[in-house]
Order: sequence, then structure tokens, then C-alpha cells
Amino acid sequence: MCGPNNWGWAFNFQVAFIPYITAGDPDLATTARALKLLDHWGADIIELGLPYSDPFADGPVIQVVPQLSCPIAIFSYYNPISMHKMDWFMSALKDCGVQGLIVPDLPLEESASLRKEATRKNVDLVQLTTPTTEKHRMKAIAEASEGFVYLVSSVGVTGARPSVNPQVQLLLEEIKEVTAKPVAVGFGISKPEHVRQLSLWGADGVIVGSAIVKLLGEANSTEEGLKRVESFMSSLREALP
Ligand SMILES: O=P(O)(O)OC[C@@H](O)[C@@H](O)c1c[nH]c2ccccc12
Repeated sequence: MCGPNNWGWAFNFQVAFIPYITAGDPDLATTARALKLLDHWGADIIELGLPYSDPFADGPVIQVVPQLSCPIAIFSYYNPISMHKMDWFMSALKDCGVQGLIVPDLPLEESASLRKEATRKNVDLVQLTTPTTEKHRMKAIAEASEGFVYLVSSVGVTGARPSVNPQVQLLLEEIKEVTAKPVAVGFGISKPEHVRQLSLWGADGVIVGSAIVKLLGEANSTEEGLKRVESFMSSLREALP
């Protein structure tokens, strides 16, 4: 069960491990299984990507969410959300047992109405800051962010990277000067040494997406893919303090 807030104890005792997978990739049945296994293997929060096809409302995935012990943050671009009435979308998230929402292409200046609706439904709208965000804007983003702040580690797109951007150490120092909220770092994290480094720099959470999606996508079968994800997750979790 969740603790006193939407995120349970995810950030209370350790560096949170936050895997990302995309709903329906390769199919909804696999997503449903993957959610249960990621939860079992120690995910503290799961970021669940909502493709434009918006399959989230389909059966198998919805049925699994209430069975999970870790909180779910839905990850969606603004387009699928804008195709629905905001209160309907937010009620659908809450009815499915979702704790958070991350919308990477919604600028802070345009997020007020979505944040208002999210607050009404007790869904945390998590904001993102990047290495190029000015400090005063980073402060405004952190203040507006609910639940935790998503610190994007590098410019560019998602994808495993050989090392963590060294700028993240200073970015974490700067963001922690302006907020007491947990800060989870994402983009490119794909090795135990990345996790160790971010923990040393003071990250409250590490978000891993592409490396997991790749393991699932490159496997010859769902079974093989999930087995690979299990050993990958265990290698990363071992690196957490
Ligand atoms: O895939 P990576 O490099 O591990 O980064 C996490 C990322 O996948 C996930 O948080 C995410 C998926 N799609 C995004 C779009 C923008 C920002 C972040 C994301």
C-alpha cells in the first residue's frame, strides 16, 4: 500500500529504482506481466509510457495496477491527453490507481490547468528540468512539481549512454538548494556504475527506460526478455546504497 503520500515509501529510505516501460510493447499481456515482475523485482515506482494509441484503458494492464505494491506514474505526451476532456482523463488515471503523471512536452507555463485537475484528483503532476534549464526556471519547475522532480540528465533524446553527464552533480546540488522534494534522474542510465555515481551525487531516484525496453524488444521471446530484464534490474539494484 502507499504510505502517507502518493509515492508510499519509495523515496523514504533509499535511492528509488524507477523502471520505465511502454504500455502495449510488444503487447498488453506482456505489459501486464512485466508490471507485476518489475514490482516483484524491486521497482520503487514504475513509469508506464502511454503510446499515442492510448491502450491504457484496455483490460489486462488496468487489472494489474491495483495488484502492484509500488506506485505507478503514467508517462504521456500531451497529444493523447488533449484528445480527452481533462477531468475525464484524470479521473481515468485515478480510477486505475495511478499516483502520478509525467508529460514531457507540456511546458510549465501551459501546465496550470492540467495541474489543477491533477490536484483535484490527487494525481501528482511531475515536472521535468534539464541541463539547459536556467536556475530561476528550475526553481519554478521544482516548486510546481508534485511528488518528485524529474531531472533529465542530458540534452537530446532518451537512450542508454556510456556514462552519466558529469554536469548532473552540479545540477543536483543546484536543485537541492531550491527544493526539498525528491529528485529522480533519468536519461541514459543503463549500468550499475551509473546508479552508484548518481547515488553518490545525491539523486533520490534513478529512472531507467531504454535499456529495459531494448532488452524486452531484442529478445526472441517474452520469457527471454523478462528474464533478461530481471537480471539487469538485479545488477542495477545491487548498485543502490
Ligand atoms: O530511456 P532512458 O534514456 O533510460 O530515459 C528514461 C526515459 O525512457 C523515460 O523517462 C522516458 C520515456 N519517454 C520519454 C520522453 C521524454 C523524457 C523521458 C522519457
